[in-house]
Amino acid sequence: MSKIWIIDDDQGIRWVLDKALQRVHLQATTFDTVDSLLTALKTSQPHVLVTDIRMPDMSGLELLKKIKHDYPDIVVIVMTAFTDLDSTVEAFQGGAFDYLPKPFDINDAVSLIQRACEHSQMLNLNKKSMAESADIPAPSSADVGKMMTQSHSKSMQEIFRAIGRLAPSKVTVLITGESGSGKELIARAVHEHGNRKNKPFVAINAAAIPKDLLEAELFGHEKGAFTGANQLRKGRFEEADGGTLFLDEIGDMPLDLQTRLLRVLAEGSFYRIGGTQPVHVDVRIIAATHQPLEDRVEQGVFREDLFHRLNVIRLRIPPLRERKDDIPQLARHFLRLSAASLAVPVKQLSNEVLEALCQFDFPGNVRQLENFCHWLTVMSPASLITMDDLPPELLASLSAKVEMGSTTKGSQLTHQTQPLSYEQGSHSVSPYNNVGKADITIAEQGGIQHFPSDWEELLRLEVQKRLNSDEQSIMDNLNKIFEKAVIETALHYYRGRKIDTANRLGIGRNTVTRKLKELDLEA
Ligand SMILES: Nc1ncnc2c1ncn2[C@@H]1O[C@H](COP(=O)(O)OP(=O)(O)OP(=O)(O)O)[C@@H](O)[C@H]1O
Repeated sequence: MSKIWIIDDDQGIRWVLDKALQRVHLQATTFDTVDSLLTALKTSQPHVLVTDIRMPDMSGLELLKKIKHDYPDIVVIVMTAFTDLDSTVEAFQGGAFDYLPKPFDINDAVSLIQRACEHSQMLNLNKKSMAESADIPAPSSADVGKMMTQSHSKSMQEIFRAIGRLAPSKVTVLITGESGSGKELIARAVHEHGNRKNKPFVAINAAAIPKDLLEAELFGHEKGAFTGANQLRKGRFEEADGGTLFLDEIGDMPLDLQTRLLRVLAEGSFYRIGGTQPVHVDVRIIAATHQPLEDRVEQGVFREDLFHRLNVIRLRIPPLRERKDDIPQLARHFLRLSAASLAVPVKQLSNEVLEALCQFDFPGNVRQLENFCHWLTVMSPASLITMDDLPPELLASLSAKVEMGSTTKGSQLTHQTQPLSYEQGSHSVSPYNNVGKADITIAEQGGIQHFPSDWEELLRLEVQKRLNSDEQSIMDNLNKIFEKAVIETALHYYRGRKIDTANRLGIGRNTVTRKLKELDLEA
């Protein structure tokens, strides 16, 4: 049974709480001075401590600080005056599990203490997994953007081995994998493990730079080469001389530049824009793409000869859903990084949450897991992250899986899962990141980024899922689903009255009739 200690110099409060806890078969030990409590702590510790904030011999916040320092596992609830925002905030910052505003409703107080007891039990249950994470050395700012070099997945271990073999040579490497799976990190690892590690690693993303600027970015320009070219500027090829040039999203490179690139790769030299002298460089090329380059070649948008030139050694980075064994370790790594970047204590995941994360498909791959962890570090109130803390879109996705019968742990998840409703739009902060890189900046800026409301998130998830499959005409397919949902719901609302439905939706009555037919809806 959980050991509960209560300290308050007000005898009435001690008595009321003690009696109320007895009614729910919980036993409390009460103290009237901090001194007596500190003496008792030397011989035994409670699971949960409820402390008043104002006491004659020491303030509750000071006591909280001392307890969190000497006995970090004790779950502390601080009783504060109702209006005292400052001390409430301070209590949270000092590591309190929660606060109890005075005067309190006794039932609320009891249920909060019960929650604290459950939390303490979970902390103990999770000690094992916490011990595992303690083996990982504490991260520093240098670890941000660094790859975890341990993996339980066979395919990742293969990749690590390949990096070891490839790194010392100058051989061109093509890295494929879904967005956010870690292609750039692998490219950096190849560079850092080779003999070019003290030379520059220069990355350029062909999809992120406008077509017209890409050529100058890659090859630089001479002074006066075009309007605005006031001085000579070196391109990325020259910057990377002696080192590695990482050509990200190579599949998006325009055809004319592909031709130029091919020539540079063959000759090892190029001309700056407007230049007449060839520039010789010694650059190792690593290219990456999330698109199947063979298909791009077949579509005539990627040069076959360039493809063969790049495809000397290919590394396929598996999506996170194919290496779910890595999720716990990666999650701990990101929670540690987030905590370090926000200067807050590291949060732990309950076993249930870990299990839930392992069931999620992560269309945004490792980047999405990274953002989830950052979001959880900012948003979850206690040091142990439980199912209640998970963002609604993750719960919604898990519950959808349960409904589809794709998991056997259904009952466990469904009772935790909130149905998706428009009120949840008030969760204006979301960790969902499908492909956009901008989200990585969250940690660097130390702020919280605002994302669209939940149904939009789910829509993005759906789009990502379809993109990951072979589905074509996605826009058309989704439009049909969208129209069907809107018209069907409105018709239902107006009990099948087409005129009201059309008026309310702002479309013509004939359109409603036509759509009913087209979309196979019942009139
Ligand atoms: N093994 C790993 N260990 C630690 N962090 C990782 C790992 N793999 C990926 N990440 C992190 O996930 C995020 C995405 O990684 P990265 O940018 O390398 O992916 P990518 O496949 O190049 O994505 P994109 O195709 O969108 O450019 C980064 O913040 C990266 O630090």
